[in-house]
Amino acid sequence: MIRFLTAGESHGPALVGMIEGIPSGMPLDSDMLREDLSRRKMGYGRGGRMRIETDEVRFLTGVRRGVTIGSPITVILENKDFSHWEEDMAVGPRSGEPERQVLIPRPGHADYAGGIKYGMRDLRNILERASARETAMRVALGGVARQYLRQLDIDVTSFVLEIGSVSMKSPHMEVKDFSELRSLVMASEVFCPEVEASLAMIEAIRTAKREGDTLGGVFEVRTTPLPVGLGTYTQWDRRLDGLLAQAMMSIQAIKAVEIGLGMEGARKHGSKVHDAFLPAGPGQPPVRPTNGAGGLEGGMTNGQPLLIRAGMKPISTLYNPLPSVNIRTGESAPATIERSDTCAVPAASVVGEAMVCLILAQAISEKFSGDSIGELKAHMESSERVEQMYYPGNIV
Ligand SMILES: Cc1cc2nc3c(=O)[nH]c(=O)nc-3n(C[C@H](O)[C@H](O)[C@H](O)COP(=O)(O)O)c2cc1C
Ligand SMILES: C=C(O[C@@H]1CC(C(=O)O)=C[C@@H](OP(=O)(O)O)[C@H]1O)C(=O)O
Repeated sequence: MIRFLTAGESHGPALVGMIEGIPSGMPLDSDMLREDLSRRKMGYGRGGRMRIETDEVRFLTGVRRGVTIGSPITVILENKDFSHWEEDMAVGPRSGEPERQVLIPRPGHADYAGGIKYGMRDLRNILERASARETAMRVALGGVARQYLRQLDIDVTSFVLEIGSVSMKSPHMEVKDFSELRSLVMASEVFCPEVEASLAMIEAIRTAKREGDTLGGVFEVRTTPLPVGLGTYTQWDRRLDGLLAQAMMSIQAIKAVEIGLGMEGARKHGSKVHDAFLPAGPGQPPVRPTNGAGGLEGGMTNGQPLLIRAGMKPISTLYNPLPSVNIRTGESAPATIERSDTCAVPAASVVGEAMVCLILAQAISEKFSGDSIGELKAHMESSERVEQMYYPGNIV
């Protein structure tokens, strides 16, 4: 079983993470991790913090000479910004009050509910962990999961479909080649593969920033075809659609998740939504010319690529702030302004990829298990042989 946890405050010394259950014998390519972490820092609309952080990861355990050894893998990622916060964010005791306290909650952020929940009058104690800084560690651990999936020839990618009211013209584009999609995405400052839409998105972010406002948007994560039968319908909490939705929704500011046609499908007739089966000849799995289901039926993968979308609300720190209330004095005051992003949908799309990698790695390890990569592959191959017996024409 693969499980993972993260820890760390946004302006504290470091983020740390642990992932366990990764089999032995898997080479870990740090360049691949670095690439994911650097993509997460990008995107037009990110704030000044991204110029400070280098997001260099260091493995502390579970890896020897570049190869996993089956023990828990721990990762550390320093917050370079800590050098500006050493007094305020010191771990050891200090006398007096910290300088940079937060007393006026930002509508939309975790400040108010977290302050009451943890009984903290300095809301910095809340925002430090609620902050999406934590997603850097998810991307580091997701990078480990991505390499596990690569061992099984599974690839995961993403792109931005909408920012504010600007949408791609062809949101259901067919993608044959992930590397082609990746180059289109990386050529765009907002990770949108359509040039015209990209330019309009950048303009929308620029305008929002000028007005002291912020924007959200929608991104999609896609995979190459997945093995049949990850997840199960037999118990509610083991359905893969539910686990993926939870993982996506757990990303800060994600407020909507769709699988396949999602909400659009809810407005159509069944005949326009479901994916017909066409015979492909004896001994062959039937062909599905469409993928409205997004690769999941009955809470299980059906052999098609996974298509999952997420909707991100606009960033809640506004340079032109909404009205709020000082929680010490009870007086009305504009909400706190902290250095902030204007739009972070491109960054969130990279976090979405990481979460999909982690959940798929978990589902694969549950179905196929394997203490070493060799054993995992052997289990998968034998499962494929069993599956082939069920293809139409092969049933005896
Ligand atoms: C990659 C990323 C970057 C973010 N950057 C900011 C930011 O700069 N300022 C901000 O107020 N919120 C930012 N957020 C969103 C907040 O972290 C989030 O709204 C907050 O934790 C409250 O959680 P909720 O929106 O899920 O309710 C970001 C989210 C993501 C995924
Ligand atoms: C640090 C990151 O994102 C941060 C997420 C965030 C928030 O409130 O979620 C607020 C901002 O923090 P700061 O005020 O320190 O600039 C973002 O920069 C990151 O993505 O690595």
